[in-house]
This record gives sequence, structure tokens and C-alpha cells, in this order.
Amino acid sequence: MNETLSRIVDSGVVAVLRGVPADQLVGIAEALREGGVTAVEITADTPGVADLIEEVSGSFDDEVVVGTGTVLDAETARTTLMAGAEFVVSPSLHEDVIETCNRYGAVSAPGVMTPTEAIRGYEAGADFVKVFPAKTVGPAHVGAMKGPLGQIPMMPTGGVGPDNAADFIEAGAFAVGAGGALVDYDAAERGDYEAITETAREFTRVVEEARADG
Ligand SMILES: O=C(O)C(=O)C[C@H](O)[C@H](O)COP(=O)(O)O
Repeated sequence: MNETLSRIVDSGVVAVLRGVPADQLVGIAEALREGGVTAVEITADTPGVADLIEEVSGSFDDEVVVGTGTVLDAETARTTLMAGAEFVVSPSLHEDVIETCNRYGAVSAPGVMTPTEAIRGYEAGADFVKVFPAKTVGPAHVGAMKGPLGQIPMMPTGGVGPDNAADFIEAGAFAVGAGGALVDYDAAERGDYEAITETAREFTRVVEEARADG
């Protein structure tokens, strides 16, 4: 397995940081890592995303795997890969983004909702697919897609929290992505990074237990 992908598997949870304030970034990434979440995605609509990716990848070496989220075009993929991103996630399917990632040896994950989109992304060379938005379709949808498409690693994202993460893992997801339910910017603003670590710990515990049960 690709090394970046195996580091995402190890984390089990990919933290989606959208609009993270620059002065909170390293503190939040550290708090997440303390709680076992060692894969972090900074979304491309975050101001200064390339600089933020460079900062976080320079701060942790191999301990934290860093990617770009909400990537809608090849230019954004290339720019952020050059800044140090190791994986690229999209809410939608863009074959030029997948192609660009493969050109530079990076992992790519298009956003998909249907079996047709999932297989199209995988045939285009994606390493895994992000089932998005996950909460509206639920774990049963992921389980049903994994039936005929068991070879495609799936990471449900969008409305995933410690309350439903186990159901997605039990349905066959190899990991989950989470933003709102995982990263509390207000807590970071107050300097309460321990709260972020606690949520991350709970999240990774739930995922590990669901894997052990499966
Ligand atoms: O556009 C993307 O690439 C995304 O990652 C979409 C959402 O920001 C994530 O799905 C996080 O969603 P929540 O966990 O519900 O906050």
C-alpha cells in the first residue's frame, strides 16, 4: 500500500480544517496528534492555504500526514502539492485533479456519492474515494456500495462524528473524515487545546473499537 495511504489508515480519522486561523494551526494539529488523529486536511478555501500546509508539514515531519481539501481544479492541487501536501481531497470528481496527483506521486480522493462516480474516480487513478456528504445517505449507503465495489477504499465525510463514526467503519469504510464534530475553533481561541485532544481521543477510540469488532 502507498505510504501516505497507510498513514491515513493508521490515523483512522482525517481532520478537515476549514478556515483555520493561522495562529491556531500548529496548536490544533498538535492537539489532534495528542488525541491520535495524525492526518490533517486543510481546505483550499482557507486563506493562505499553501503557506499553512508548508507550516504544518514542516512542524511535524512524518508524525502528521498533511493534505489539501476542497480541491476543485488541477492548479490548486499542484500549488498545494508543491507546498508539501501529500494527499488531495475533493468534494466532487475531477479527473484532472486525480491526474495531477498521480503526476506528482500524491494520493488523491475525489468526492463521490454513487457507484458510477466511485468507479469512475477509481478507474481514473484515485487511491480512495470520499463518500460525500456522508450523513445524508448514512452508513447503509456505504455498505451497499462496498458490496460490488469492495476493492475501492471509502472514506465517508460530511456530518460524521463520534456518534456515527463506528457505524460507517462497520459498514466498510477504511477511515472517516470530520471537521465540525472534531475541531472546535472556539476552544482553540480560548487556549483550551486539551478539549480538542479529548474529542480526537474519543473519535479514534470509537474507530479503533469498530475496526476491532469488524
Ligand atoms: O469540501 C470538502 O472537501 C469537504 O471536506 C467538505 C466538508 O468540509 C467536510 O466534509 C467536513 O464536514 P463536517 O465534518 O460536516 O464539518
